[in-house]
Amino acid sequence: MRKPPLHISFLNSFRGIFLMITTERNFQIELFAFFINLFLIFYLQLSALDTVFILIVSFGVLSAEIFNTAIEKICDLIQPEFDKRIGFIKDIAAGAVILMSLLSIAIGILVYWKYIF
Ligand SMILES: Nc1ncnc2c1ncn2[C@@H]1O[C@H](COP(=O)(O)OP(=O)(O)OP(=O)(O)O)[C@@H](O)[C@H]1O
Repeated sequence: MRKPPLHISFLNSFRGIFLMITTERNFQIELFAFFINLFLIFYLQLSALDTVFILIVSFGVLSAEIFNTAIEKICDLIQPEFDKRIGFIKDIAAGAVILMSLLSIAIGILVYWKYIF
């Protein structure tokens, strides 16, 4: 298959994010949390370093969710029937999202508590 031009590849990537926003409930919740963080960054006037921490973990959660969804879609494509191996793959992919979410909660507490208390 011929490679598309660079600007088409970019457009496809953004279409992927748009698809996540319009179809994936977990992604919508995580995006909502990201916008709350964005608000808090400005409202609490976070330092540059703290802002970087919050942005890294926020985008980390969103990216983990995208990879998790991609793995789920591939699983559903190759095996639509019940299969223990598919269950295992989907569970460990979801585990990555949980790990990243736990990290983001820990970082969120460590960063925000200085500004709130
Ligand atoms: N084909 C299958 N065979 C066996 N177990 C499955 C299968 N499909 C889903 N599961 C089980 O159901 C769980 C939920 O899978 P599903 O595809 O519905 O994802 P989801 O509800 O979108 O999950 P997430 O919240 O992680 O996005 C999986 O983690 C797995 O344990």
